[in-house]
Amino acid sequence: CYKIAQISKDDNSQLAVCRVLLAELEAHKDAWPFLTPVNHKVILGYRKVIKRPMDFSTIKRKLNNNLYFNLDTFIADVNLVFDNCEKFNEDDSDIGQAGHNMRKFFHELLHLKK
Ligand SMILES: Cc1nnc(-c2cnn(C)c2N)n1CCCn1ccnc1
Repeated sequence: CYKIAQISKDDNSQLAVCRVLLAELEAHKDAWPFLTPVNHKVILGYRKVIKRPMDFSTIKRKLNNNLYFNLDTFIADVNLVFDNCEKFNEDDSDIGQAGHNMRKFFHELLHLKK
């Protein structure tokens, strides 16, 4: 796999790396539970249990509105998606398994690009 250039200090190239990482997450076969916000009006208990909901479409909007200070604040929101999933779903459920697979995939992406 290719190696993204060393993350340079300027925000633009860090933001470009975030866009590439998000595109790769969205393209993954197991991304389907995370593409849009969980509908807490339909999923009983979600709003009570999950204090900070997050999903890939919200991350994309925040990226486009320049709401990530650097790569680390972007990574924190991606990890929040998977932490919420683990909190609300059994490990052996379809969604729980998708969350574990996506977290592993993201971790490998980050290590490839360092
Ligand atoms: C993400 C995520 N975490 N829990 C759920 C969920 C949705 N319904 N139920 C019963 C859950 N535990 N989700 C969102 C999964 C989004 N989804 C569900 C069917 N197609 C997309």
